[in-house]
Amino acid sequence: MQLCLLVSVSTAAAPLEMFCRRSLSRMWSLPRRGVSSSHREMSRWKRTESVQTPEEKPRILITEWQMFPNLYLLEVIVNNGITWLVHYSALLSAVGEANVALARKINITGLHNVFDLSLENCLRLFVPSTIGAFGPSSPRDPAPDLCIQRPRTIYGVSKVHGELMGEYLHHKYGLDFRCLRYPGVISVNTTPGGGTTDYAVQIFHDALSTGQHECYLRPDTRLPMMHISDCHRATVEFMQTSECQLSLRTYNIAAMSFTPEEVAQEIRKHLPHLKVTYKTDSVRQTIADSWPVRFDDTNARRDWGWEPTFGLEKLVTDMLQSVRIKRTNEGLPVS
Ligand SMILES: NC(=O)c1ccc[n+]([C@@H]2O[C@H](COP(=O)([O-])OP(=O)(O)OC[C@H]3O[C@@H](n4cnc5c(N)ncnc54)[C@H](O)[C@@H]3O)[C@@H](O)[C@H]2O)c1
Ligand SMILES: C[C@@H](O)[C@H](N)C(=O)O
Repeated sequence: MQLCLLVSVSTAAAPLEMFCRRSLSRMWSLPRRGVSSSHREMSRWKRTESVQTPEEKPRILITEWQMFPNLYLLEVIVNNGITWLVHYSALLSAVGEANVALARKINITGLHNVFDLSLENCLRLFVPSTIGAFGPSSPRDPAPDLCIQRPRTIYGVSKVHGELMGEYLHHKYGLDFRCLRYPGVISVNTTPGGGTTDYAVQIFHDALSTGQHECYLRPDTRLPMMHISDCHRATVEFMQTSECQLSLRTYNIAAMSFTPEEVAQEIRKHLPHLKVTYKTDSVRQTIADSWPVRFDDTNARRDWGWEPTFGLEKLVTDMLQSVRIKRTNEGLPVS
């Protein structure tokens, strides 16, 4: 097991900060927002175990790897007074289809380890879900929080399983389980990890290096997307929300939806030479065609004030600037 990180997180007047080396959680530098003591008071989960004062700091463990040897993790949790687990480990949609057995192990067995740890140690638990938790029989435009979910990937099946198990454990044992369904997340720091939305990251790197991008999806494939900083902020704000405000345990969050052609057009406003060709990959196209084209995040907006700050125009400007800086710092050519 590799432990991605241990973070001490402050409460009340201080910022909630998490740092991690890789993945979605790689760089968390989070907005300041006080954590009220009320969520602690409202939590059946913690209230039964111990009374925590507002001065005490939530301490967050972010997992990137699992198959935890139980003793060692337990040690980490106890010795560091961990109060929250944020569980990010997963094989994404396309790579999961290429290795179903491994995806099952990581995404389902690994998650069960995390549920057990959370229950045994009275930890609060955040697990991300995804647009991939929906399937061809779900309403696609927009997909609401509660509807038919019959995904056709092992990734989607494992995520629905996680949503349902978490909610079950919440209702049965009071586990403070929280889950956000992320759109495709776009970040300069994350190397595409085998997802169906990877093109939306790769296109920026290609635009600034060769000026050419070969897209594996059709030009008109519309999917929900989100800038990494909105994703991080949503996660933190959701974790900080008082339990009494939550009418659900699993929420959609949305920011924008675009097609490959639309993002390419927006990039061309900065880099007119960008050339995009299309060579459809049938596995990823089939997956994309089964996912929502838009997310309905009305409940997140109403219950805990979710609001994105990045639309397509701002996302493209930010990504081009960030990729340019990253390539320059790495000594790579920038066109
Ligand atoms: N990136 C997105 O667009 C997106 C969208 C929706 C939800 N999510 C969710 O966010 C989480 C992180 O996604 P990401 O984009 O950072 O993915 P990623 O592929 O970059 O990282 C996934 C994590 O899983 C771990 N992992 C990979 N292979 C493993 C293995 N063999 N054994 C154990 N652990 C392994 C990795 O260490 C990594 O930390 C996942 O749960 C994913 O479902 C991501
Ligand atoms: C959408 C998300 O879950 C991931 N980026 C994937 O494409 O698999």
